[in-house]
Amino acid sequence: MNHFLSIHDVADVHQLITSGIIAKRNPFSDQQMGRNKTIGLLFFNSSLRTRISTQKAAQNLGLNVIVMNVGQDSWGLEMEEGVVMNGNKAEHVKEAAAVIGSYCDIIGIRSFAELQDRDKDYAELVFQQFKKYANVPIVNLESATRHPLQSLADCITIEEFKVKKRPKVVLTWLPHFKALPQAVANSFCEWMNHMDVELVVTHPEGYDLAPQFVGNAQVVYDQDKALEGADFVYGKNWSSYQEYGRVLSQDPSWMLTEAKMALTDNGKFMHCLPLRRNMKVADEVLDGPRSLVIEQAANREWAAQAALKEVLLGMLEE
Ligand SMILES: NCCC[C@H](NC(=O)CCC(=O)O)C(=O)O
Ligand SMILES: NC(=O)OP(=O)(O)O
Repeated sequence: MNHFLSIHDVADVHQLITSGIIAKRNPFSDQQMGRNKTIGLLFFNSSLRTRISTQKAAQNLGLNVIVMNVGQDSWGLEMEEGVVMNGNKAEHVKEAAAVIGSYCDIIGIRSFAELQDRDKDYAELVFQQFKKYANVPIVNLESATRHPLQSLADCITIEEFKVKKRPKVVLTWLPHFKALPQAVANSFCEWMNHMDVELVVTHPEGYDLAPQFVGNAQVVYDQDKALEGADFVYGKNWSSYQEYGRVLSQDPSWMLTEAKMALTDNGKFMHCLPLRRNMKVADEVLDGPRSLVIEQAANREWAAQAALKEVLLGMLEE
């Protein structure tokens, strides 16, 4: 694997999931692999899990790690080509990416959707520019449209906790007052489409995700109906894709409660975190035995380790 920007960079998804499960059992067996190599983790947005789990995974592989909050610790970066830089961005990505690429063997980047201009967000300019100018492998730590390290951790978690050969997995929209990106939901669908699961996506009308991510999933606008018989309930809020970036509903009846979870087949609850309690999900679900959110977050380390190992192996082949 050269870059890790999406599932399309992965040669064998099942092998990658297995690699994560093996790393969890024996975290330090590949400590020599990253020796004398450096990974830079660049954050344009906040993070708790991705920042710490990726750093830890890199260290398990023997990599040196540098973490930077772009724009706070560094200069603001201009991404557009050919513009007069008379605004608040002091440095162009052409120089910045090339310079960071000269210090680092791998660069991880987090850059969320701005939710103003759909075409711009879905073109993933920040990633395209770093890919073009850094000259080293780029790892997606959540982009405008995808969060593959999260989705890989989700796959590992479902593999660990499934009790049926082909579980029913329901991705449900949850209410939130803020406009959030579609990245986690998009990516989850994309990866679940590669798994042996029955995938159902449920949300109010107007919240349909881009068709290229929904793939073969069944879309149901009635949440109660969708939850019937579910083995895993994956919650997430996202803003509208059609009316791009808009909050069309905050309907509290979409919040997950124990009464909702009772419709499932003893279903487990998953969420990428962070999440706002009693807005999206009731305390009773999060504090009860159904919740897998902590196990799921812990698996972020093994997902990152599996992905970084593939990137390092790809570098050896060159
Ligand atoms: N990396 C996990 C999710 C990050 C982001 N959530 C957020 O921004 C939540 C913010 C809040 O609830 O105020 C998202 O939805 O893509
Ligand atoms: N799930 C996730 O990516 O968490 P952070 O935003 O805290 O990294």
